[in-house]
Amino acid sequence: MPAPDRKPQRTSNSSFDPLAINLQPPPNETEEEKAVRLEAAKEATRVSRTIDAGLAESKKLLERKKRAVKILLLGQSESGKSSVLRNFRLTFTPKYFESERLVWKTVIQLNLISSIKKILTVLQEEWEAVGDAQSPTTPDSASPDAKPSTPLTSDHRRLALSLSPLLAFETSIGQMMDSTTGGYTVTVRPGGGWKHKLASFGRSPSTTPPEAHSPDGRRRGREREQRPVAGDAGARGVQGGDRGAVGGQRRPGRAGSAWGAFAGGLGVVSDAFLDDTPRIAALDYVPSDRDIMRARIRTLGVEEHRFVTESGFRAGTEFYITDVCGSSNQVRWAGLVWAGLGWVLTSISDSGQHGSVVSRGVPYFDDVQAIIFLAPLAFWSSLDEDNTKVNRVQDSLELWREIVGNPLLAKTAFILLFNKKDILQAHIAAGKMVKKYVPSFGDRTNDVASVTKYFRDKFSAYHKKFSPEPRPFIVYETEAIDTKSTAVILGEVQEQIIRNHLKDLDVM
Ligand SMILES: Nc1nc2c(ncn2[C@@H]2O[C@H](COP(=O)(O)OP(=O)(O)OP(=O)(O)O)[C@@H](O)[C@H]2O)c(=O)[nH]1
Ligand SMILES: [Mg+2]
Repeated sequence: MPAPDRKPQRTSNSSFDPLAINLQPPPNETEEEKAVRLEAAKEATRVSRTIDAGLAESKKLLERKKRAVKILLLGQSESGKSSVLRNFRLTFTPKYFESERLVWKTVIQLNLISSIKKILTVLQEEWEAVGDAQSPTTPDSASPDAKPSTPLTSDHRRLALSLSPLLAFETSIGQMMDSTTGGYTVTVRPGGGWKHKLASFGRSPSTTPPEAHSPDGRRRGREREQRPVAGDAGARGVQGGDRGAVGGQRRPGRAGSAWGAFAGGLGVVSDAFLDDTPRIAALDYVPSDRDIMRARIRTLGVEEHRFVTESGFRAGTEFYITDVCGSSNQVRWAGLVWAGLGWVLTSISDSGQHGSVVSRGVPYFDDVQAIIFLAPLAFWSSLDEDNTKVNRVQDSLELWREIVGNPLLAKTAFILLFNKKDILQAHIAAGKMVKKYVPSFGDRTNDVASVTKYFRDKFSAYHKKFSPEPRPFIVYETEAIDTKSTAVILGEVQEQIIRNHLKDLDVM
């Protein structure tokens, strides 16, 4: 058979198609070459179809996202954004929330270990200080007789020794979760991969650490299987507290409270589950809803959560809630995105499926329906992570000003949550004077109502002054660790956002 003529054919009415020419078989093609060529063409078609399907999928995702409700959670670090998100899930996707309960068990136990770590650090510092002041040959530097300068006793030393294995536990779980920083806060990468890892781990009632599954860890693993996570000493509480001036009081059946008192006596500011040690360290511990809201985990970066509501107003509505880590660098970074850089890599966590977390580029902040801004009323404490003495009120107000003044968000509805109201109440009850921390508060009455009114007015004035165009905003006072009251508020917020969105979509 004569070889096909591969020269371009030009006729008066045909168009020149270089692709068609390239697809023609080469001259003198053998059967083998033909088979290879056809196989390559088949593969090219398959790849092309995959790309087309991917593009169609992305288009569908974008279309779906356009109709979904998009909410952005903003506020400084530790203001309670992630806790509000957890409340959202508890209220509107209760089945999903339930499926994650055991994941939180390990996080809560890690939070407790972090508090114990703080205590051990303070004890260590105290011993070092005493050691420096004494002769190094002193046999028992913690003995109360030998060391009148320290209230620490040899019981404290024994206690510290018995608790130190917890630090190894913390390290191994941290490695398993790919926790990125040390310190006292569990810090994870965005994307929810850590949840997937903890999901299987948390199902084991003994919460055996990962090294227990390695050949060398097997024996240690078996030993640990018999023990609660915080160890016997943890469950017993601070026994040395009976004798030492810094120790908590020994109250049978209330050992956990002794931990809190002990930490308070040492000046370790933390409410991270110390008072609940016996309950949390128990083998059959299952976190309550409130425990889950109190759990502290810091996610670096930006995390987008997609879910379809199971209950509440218009159940079945699709939501995208973006949780932006509140550390100042992250906020600046997010600011860059708002400023129009457009596409960033975020992590989309699909509801209802552990491990179905994918990372992909999506445009966001462009059509957010509402921003839920959290301003904590706990302005007495400094930021835990950074150890920097940030004036929390000033910091929140600055962030609020930047966000309400952003022209790209001119049409976005703002919901301001003054969170951690319980902490404000506790501090006022303890006699703390607001004007010491917020001088402009002046001589107003030092009670919860006056303080919240003062901040409402301040945030409201900034909103009015810096918003590119007039718009309303809603304010609530919240306590995100109280799931009942938060559910009521989120119910109103969610309904309002959906109604406005439907109006914008012209379907209401
Ligand atoms: N007492 C009290 N604690 C709260 C409240 N809201 C949140 N918390 C706790 O405050 C800590 C910080 O809350 P998160 O939700 O992690 O704060 P965040 O804003 O997400 O912080 P970043 O991730 O660092 O930006 C957690 O331990 C919460 O349980 C509240 O209303 N009252
Ligand atoms: Mg967070």
